Amino acid sequence: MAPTLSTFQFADPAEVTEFVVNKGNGVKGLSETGIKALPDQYIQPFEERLINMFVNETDEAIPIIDMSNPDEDKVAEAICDAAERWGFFQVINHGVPLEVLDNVKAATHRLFNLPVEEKSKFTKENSLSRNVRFGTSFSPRAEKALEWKDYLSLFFVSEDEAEQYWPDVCKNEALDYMNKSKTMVRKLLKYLGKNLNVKELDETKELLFMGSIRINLNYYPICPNPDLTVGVGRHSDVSSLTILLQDHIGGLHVRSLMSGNWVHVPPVPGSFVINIGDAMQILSNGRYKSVEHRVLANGSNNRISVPIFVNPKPESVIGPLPEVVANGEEPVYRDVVYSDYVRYFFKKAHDGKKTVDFAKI
Ligand SMILES: COc1cc(/C=C/C(=O)SCCNC(=O)CCNC(=O)[C@H](O)C(C)(C)COP(=O)(O)OP(=O)(O)OC[C@H]2O[C@@H](n3cnc4c(N)ncnc43)[C@H](O)[C@@H]2OP(=O)(O)O)ccc1O
Ligand SMILES: O=C(O)CCC(=O)C(=O)O
Ligand SMILES: [Fe+2]
Repeated sequence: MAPTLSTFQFADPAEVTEFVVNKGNGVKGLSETGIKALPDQYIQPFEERLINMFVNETDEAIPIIDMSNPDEDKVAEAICDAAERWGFFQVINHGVPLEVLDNVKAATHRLFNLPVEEKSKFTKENSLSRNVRFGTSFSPRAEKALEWKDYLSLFFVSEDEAEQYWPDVCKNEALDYMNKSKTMVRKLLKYLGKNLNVKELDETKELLFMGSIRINLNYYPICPNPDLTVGVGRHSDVSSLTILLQDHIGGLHVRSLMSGNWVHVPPVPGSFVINIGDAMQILSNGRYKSVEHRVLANGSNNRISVPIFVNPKPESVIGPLPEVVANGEEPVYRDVVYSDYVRYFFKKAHDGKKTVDFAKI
């Protein structure tokens, strides 16, 4: 019989891990037992708790860029400037229908509200496709302290594969969201490329910047002691670009390159948060910055987010673009096979910007 909310007890930490990680209940399942105190394995070291870091609420804010501005050069300039100075920005009037965003958010709630028997069909052990994975935290086997987040990760191979293997409750909405965002993504890449002397986003360049796409559906349930843990620890993404849809709750913080302060990314209805990933930092020889970010745990609200990771193809070799180093600029990064880079990222716990050292000369 399923445990009731008020009577559920865990005798020791190993039982929590069994329940959350191995049985596929996730932290959502744990939160819904009515647990009153954070289990030990979620307690982050003091220095990783955001509450102890200086968070600047007023002086600094990531740029909000209106993509409907008829002066395209102004939009391109604002985007490239934000990519160099912040590595993060928000876009409004981006052309992706708001209905598509609402639909994928609703689908995310539907997915996480499924009973555990349904969700656990998609854990690494059970999933019928290696491109569909339901999980919790980031890399539970590698982490000393776990993160308060569950996710479904969908790596796009083809419409047919998605039709066959992605969960029914969210596949159409996730595919629609991915497909309808592509025009905006191409526009962003065109602007960012032009500023690096890439004349046009031809087929070869398009494959290099956006040869593969992964969508994650993230769920951050209410946490009993949010000050002691994190939703997601400090990391940079390994993508070329990440397009993030967040709900109205908030909690994402970005490390300012200028001050080192943690700056909140306030939810703006209908917007996307865009960030530069490590692949773009490497391709641009460090001109565009992939920036550390993290997510707070929340004591009173559940939160969702839906990032689209736009990446090179796994087999692509990435290094500073010829167009960037043509003027004699010294390459800061070596050529690496992208899947080697991503495997290195997934093998360890989140640790700020350390992944990029893998490609440093
Ligand atoms: C989850 O919380 C996250 C996620 C992120 C993600 C940020 C990004 O930027 S994701 C974009 C990454 N780019 C790509 O996925 C495109 C390129 N993909 C590849 O090259 C391959 O798919 C691969 C990722 C290298 C996997 O290759 P494969 O040979 O199939 O290897 P596996 O055996 O499946 O996995 C190896 C190892 O990686 C871990 N892992 C794989 N997929 C995921 C996933 N979707 N989520 C989490 N971890 C994954 C896993 O540890 C595997 O080891 P096992 O021990 O489980 O076997 C940012 C922040 C977050 O909090
Ligand atoms: O949920 C968020 O706001 C950010 C999540 C994130 O950084 C990621 O999935 O890489
Ligand atoms: Fe991220």
